[in-house]
Amino acid sequence: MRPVGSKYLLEEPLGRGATGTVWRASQRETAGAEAAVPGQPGETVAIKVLKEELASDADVVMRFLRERSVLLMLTHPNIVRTRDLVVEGDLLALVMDLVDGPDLHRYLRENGPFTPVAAALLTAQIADALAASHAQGVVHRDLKPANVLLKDDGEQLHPMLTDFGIARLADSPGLTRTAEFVGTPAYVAPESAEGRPQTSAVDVYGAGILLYELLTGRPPFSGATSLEVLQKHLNEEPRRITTVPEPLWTVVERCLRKDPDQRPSAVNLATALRTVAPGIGVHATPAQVDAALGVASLLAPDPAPTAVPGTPGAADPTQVLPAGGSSAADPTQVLPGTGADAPTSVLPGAGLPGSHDPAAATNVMPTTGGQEGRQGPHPWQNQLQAARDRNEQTQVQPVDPSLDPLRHRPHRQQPPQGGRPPQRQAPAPYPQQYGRQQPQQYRPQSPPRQQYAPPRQQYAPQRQQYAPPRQPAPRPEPEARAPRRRSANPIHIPGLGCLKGCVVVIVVLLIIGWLVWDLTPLQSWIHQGEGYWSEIGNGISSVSHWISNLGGGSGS
Ligand SMILES: Nc1ncnc2c1ncn2[C@@H]1O[C@H](COP(=O)(O)OP(=O)(O)OP(=O)(O)O)[C@@H](O)[C@H]1O
Repeated sequence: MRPVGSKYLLEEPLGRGATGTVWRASQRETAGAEAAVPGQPGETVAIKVLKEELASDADVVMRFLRERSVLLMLTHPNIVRTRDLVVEGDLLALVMDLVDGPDLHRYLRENGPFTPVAAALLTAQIADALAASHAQGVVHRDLKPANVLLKDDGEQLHPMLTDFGIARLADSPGLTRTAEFVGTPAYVAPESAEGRPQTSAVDVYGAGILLYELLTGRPPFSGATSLEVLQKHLNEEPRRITTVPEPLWTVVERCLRKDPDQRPSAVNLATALRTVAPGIGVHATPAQVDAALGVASLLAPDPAPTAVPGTPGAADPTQVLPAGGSSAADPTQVLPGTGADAPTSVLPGAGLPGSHDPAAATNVMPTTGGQEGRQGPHPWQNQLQAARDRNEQTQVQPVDPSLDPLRHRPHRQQPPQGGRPPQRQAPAPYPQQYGRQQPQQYRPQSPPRQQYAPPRQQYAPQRQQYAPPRQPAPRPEPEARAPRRRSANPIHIPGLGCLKGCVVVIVVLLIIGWLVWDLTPLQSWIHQGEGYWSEIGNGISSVSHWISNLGGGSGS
């Protein structure tokens, strides 16, 4: 068992989240006057010990202390009460009432979706809690089923919203520069995803997602990566669930409007849900059905949403601290190496990593009118931009056919001198915009090829656009072949070339023959040849004569 301050003892972990671990704990002594609930020795409580990463951030510690009064003031039947805040060395902890029962996330997983009536009534209670906190100037910003605890009061499950203020603590300028944003993509409002100013409308959006999940068992937007989910929050409409009664769907749809100014206030949401619930039940009277069908008129947009401190136009409720009440002897007040009375005055003293001058420290807090304390864009903005950039690279872009390698017939290229392949041109830069871009229609054009040269630099990247099927690339006309050169004779006579050759050969042979006859001893050879042939003929006739004589002699 580990002590937390001098008043509490951690017993066993109940669960672990992104911002810390929740423990079952017991009270050792009655807490000091600064605690909202002093408690009794032996009482069981729940203590959320914030992650070291948060606890060691001076901005977070300061905010933790400054928000003490707001968090401790927040009391409502549907809000888990924060009893005390403990700062001790590098430890930050929230002491809460222990809620005996599962959280809504676990309950949904184990029991499946709610009936429409039950979903409406449960969400109405969440809306009550939100309305109470918004009235106090506190926006939850991390509404999700895991932050709704279901207190088992014997007869029914009583929903209680927890983790107020944690998202704001975790959204420290120092942390957001280095770490992932603390939050849950499936429940994030479009304006939060884009790093735009946030108001209480983000909680109404969260309530809409939660209601959708109660009805269907899963949130409306999911994806393989956080960025994919965020993109859907920004660009996609939730899929209509046919089993959800029309009036209830109207409520869901209004809460999930992309434009925060079109979402109802938490008060109106609670009223609307309580009007819808009886009208969609099996025992609904005609009047109840009519009232439910007219629910749209109850969902008027919030005329004065509560701004989230640190975003433009926001008043920071944590700036107003109740005076005094601190005791140096109380461990929840004492910071290492300080010894001063007021927690906010001792904060930037020695012993805290990143601690600095108190005056300077208060300057880094986000204040009304902007995000002066934050340097550089929100990490989600960077991630979203990166995702957009990736998409932009895969957009269908019109390409000059003369530059499109897919449209060329293969041909060999002579490597330039040095034998290196030609270098690719660097891609044109994208417009650096964070805001949502107006979709632009891609119109395939087919001007004459010579004139078609879309300047790539001017091409505005498009979001999720219909990519027209690629037309088969028009092949370039083959170059006209030069006509083969033929004879100068304009009249084409078949075989003339061959005849001319033959005549030339005959003439040449005749000349050669005449020269040989006249200039060589051919003639005398022929005369001699005649004698030779006659000699042979004589020889043959004498032989035949002799043979015939032989035959005649033997016969006589
Ligand atoms: N007051 C409480 N009483 C009883 N159990 C609690 C209480 N608060 C939280 N728990 C339990 O501790 C678990 C973890 O709580 P935690 O708020 O850290 O989780 P999370 O909401 O998922 O995380 P995070 O909000 O930091 O992302 C809860 O799911 C719940 O079961």
